[in-house]
Amino acid sequence: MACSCGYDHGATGADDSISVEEALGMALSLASRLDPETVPLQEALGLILAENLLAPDPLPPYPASVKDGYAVVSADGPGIYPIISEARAGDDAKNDSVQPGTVVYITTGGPVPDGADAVVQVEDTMLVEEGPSMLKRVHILIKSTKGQDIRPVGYDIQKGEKVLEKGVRLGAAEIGLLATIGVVLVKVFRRPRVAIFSTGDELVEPTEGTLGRGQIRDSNRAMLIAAAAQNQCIVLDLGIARDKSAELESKLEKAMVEEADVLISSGGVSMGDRDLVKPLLTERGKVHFSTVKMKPGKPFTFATVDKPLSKGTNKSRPLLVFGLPGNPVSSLVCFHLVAVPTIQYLSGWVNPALRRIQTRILQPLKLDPLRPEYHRATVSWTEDDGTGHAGIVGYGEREGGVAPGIRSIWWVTSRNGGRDVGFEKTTEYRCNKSEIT
Ligand SMILES: Nc1nc2c(c(=O)[nH]1)N[C@H]1C(S)=C(S)[C@@H](COP(=O)(O)OP(=O)(O)OC[C@H]3O[C@@H](n4cnc5c(N)ncnc54)[C@H](O)[C@@H]3O)O[C@H]1N2
Ligand code: MOO
Repeated sequence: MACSCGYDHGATGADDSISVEEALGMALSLASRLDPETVPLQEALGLILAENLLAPDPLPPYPASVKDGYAVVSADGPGIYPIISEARAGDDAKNDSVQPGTVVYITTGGPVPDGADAVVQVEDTMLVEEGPSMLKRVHILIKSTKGQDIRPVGYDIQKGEKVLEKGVRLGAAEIGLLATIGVVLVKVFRRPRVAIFSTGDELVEPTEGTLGRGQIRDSNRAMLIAAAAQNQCIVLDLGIARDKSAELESKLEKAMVEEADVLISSGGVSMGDRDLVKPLLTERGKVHFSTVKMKPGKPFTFATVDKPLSKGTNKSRPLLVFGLPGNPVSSLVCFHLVAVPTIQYLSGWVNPALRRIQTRILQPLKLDPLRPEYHRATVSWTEDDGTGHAGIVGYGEREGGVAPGIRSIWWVTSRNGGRDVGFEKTTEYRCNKSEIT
């Protein structure tokens, strides 16, 4: 059954498909972490920290007031005291020390002056009216305790403390912490370079106003570019390849020249005589799997292709190639379930995995007895969905096509003929699994 391209498209009578877990394990085992690089703080969002970071100084660096009020000597107790100075946040110019029998006006975050050992909030005081020439005085109405409303030096962060650990994903809170400890250049694992192209004689650019007979607009490329960008990748858009070996080959070459870490194609992986992706990958590299037990996504293909050594290095990572099926839903499901965790691994994630949640569906689904199914779904939170306890409710949808507003993909497993089902859900970024036993 060899085709004119030399590849035997029809030879797979036996079921040599592997499970999604095996497919992911295989891809992860062939991926290796990318080298760290140093980037400005504001470019580090979403990336993985590649070093431990210690605090160079304590926070707060001085004893700081928690309240707007008066710095006092706690032993003085309630009474009327002269206000000898002010200690405002950012302005400690006077730095007067508080003697017993005196107080200093202080604002939130202001440095507590020497001699004071407590702060009494404004609400527990009353200003005493005086003539213009006299020092202002305040009536302290309560007895304070030592240390009251004072954050001592290092209360939040001790000097030398490990503030962030290698492997942490940098979100907004972590960026704030880095700024706090004065880190403006941060060592992170570099973003994967992901080259993406579509295959198919029927494809035209989305800009095409009028479609000819047999033509469709290339939606997969825009979708996969967006999905890769959501996963912090540097995306290289390689356009559309016609169903010709030479065109596919030139995309592969381009990915190499552009030093891509990952190459993603969609279409051309099934059994047709113009499905030329697998033959090319077989010729140029090693195909690790080409049939996965999943629905949709069966002809999902993964290969590695050796790259030439780049200048000055003696190690080379192979190009990881994901040949996604052309059906838009299949390509997105395969991308999420296997390519995303692999990209996460390259990017330094300690535990590359999609998050899992447990949910219930609103209606029964009849499931394929052999292949785990993946459905588009929306998920909503209901306080009481009629089952007697609060929970998340998913809604399974069945057919393909690019789902408008696709938010999630669910892995559906069945334990009793399709009536009770569990899900594995991928949001745009994550995957979630639960099983009902
Ligand atoms: N004899 C068999 N035929 C097929 C099998 C099989 O096992 N034996 N598997 C089917 C399954 S499952 C899938 S999925 C598809 C995947 O095939 P390909 O990866 O070769 O994809 P194409 O044939 O190129 O396209 C399939 C479908 O998707 C549309 N498409 C393709 N690319 C795009 C794009 N960039 N944007 C939008 N839509 C796209 C294409 O027009 C086709 O309609 O094979 C089955 N066949
Ligand atoms: O399994 Mo295909 O991937 O039917 O759509």
